[in-house]
Amino acid sequence: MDHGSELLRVEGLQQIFQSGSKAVRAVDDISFSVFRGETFGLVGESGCGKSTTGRTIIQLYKPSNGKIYFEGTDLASLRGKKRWQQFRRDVQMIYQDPYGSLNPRIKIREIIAEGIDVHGLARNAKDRELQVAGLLETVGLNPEHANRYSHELSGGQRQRIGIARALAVQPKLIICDEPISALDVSIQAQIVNLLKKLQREKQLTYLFIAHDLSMVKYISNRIAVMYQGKIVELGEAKELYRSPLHPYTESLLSSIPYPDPDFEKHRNRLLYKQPAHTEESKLHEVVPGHFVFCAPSEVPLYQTKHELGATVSNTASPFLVSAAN
Ligand SMILES: Nc1ncnc2c1ncn2[C@@H]1O[C@H](COP(=O)(O)OP(=O)(O)OP(=O)(O)O)[C@@H](O)[C@H]1O
Repeated sequence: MDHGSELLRVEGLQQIFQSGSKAVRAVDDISFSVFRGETFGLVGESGCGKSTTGRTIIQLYKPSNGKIYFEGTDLASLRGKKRWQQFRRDVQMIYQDPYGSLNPRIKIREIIAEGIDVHGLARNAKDRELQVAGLLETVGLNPEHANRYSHELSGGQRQRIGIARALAVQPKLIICDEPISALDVSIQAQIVNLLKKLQREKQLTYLFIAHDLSMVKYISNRIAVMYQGKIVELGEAKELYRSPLHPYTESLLSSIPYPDPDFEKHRNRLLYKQPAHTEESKLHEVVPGHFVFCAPSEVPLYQTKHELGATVSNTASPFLVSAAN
């Protein structure tokens, strides 16, 4: 893919939470860029630090270490109410839980118009109403939904409201934090298709956070795989799926159900156990644009690829420790 210019850059980001006497390294020195017009997928299993990364980018948390650049500006150096307000407009978030993220006490109209009001984007009440109606249509609902409450809508419709609310302020970047995980599979595809359509029409950029690799593959141009707070592999989506270089990526791919019962019955699941990385472990560019987290001496091992579903004894990778059906 021919990427646009860099919109977001995350550099050496670290987020450490204090949990009692223990320090939890939720995000542990990660770096990546998101380019205009692309969908950058951030995937990994629960607890790997994906949501914390998204929340730190929108500044819900102050980073423990590292830098976040938006349109080339280091957010730590962003000064003035106006510039912060612009940042809060430019970067929007769509949440995982369409049930919990919409205020049940106010009508959909007010939920969608919140950002329009905060940022003074409507000339008058009529213009505000027209904008709300237009946004509802954009996300596949009708203007009549403005008079309803969120509990009167289905999960998919609620997620559409979440998308309309984000679109209302014409953002440059939307952080989609597991936007489909709480939905039925058939609805998931509809929401992903809607996001893709909106991206084409409005030149949107997405940071798409998910644990469901099959949908991430479908929507993302590039993907970073997170494991225990670190990015262990980063590359073009197609390449990463065709030939994953990091064993953790392979184990994630092996857990995607394949729509063939016979294949499923005989396939092996790969489980990943983290090796003891040395101090020098870091992202290495193994092929152009494709990075893998490992110590320098381990790099050649990753170049031994094997077919998905192969038994462990067939693999040369030392980190695929067991197989289970
Ligand atoms: N505010 C917090 N205080 C303490 N620990 C936290 C906090 N937020 C997250 N964590 C911990 O940080 C780690 C990463 O959490 P995070 O929610 O970012 O993971 P995730 O990959 O998004 O998982 P999930 O999909 O389940 O939300 C977890 O161990 C979590 O318990």
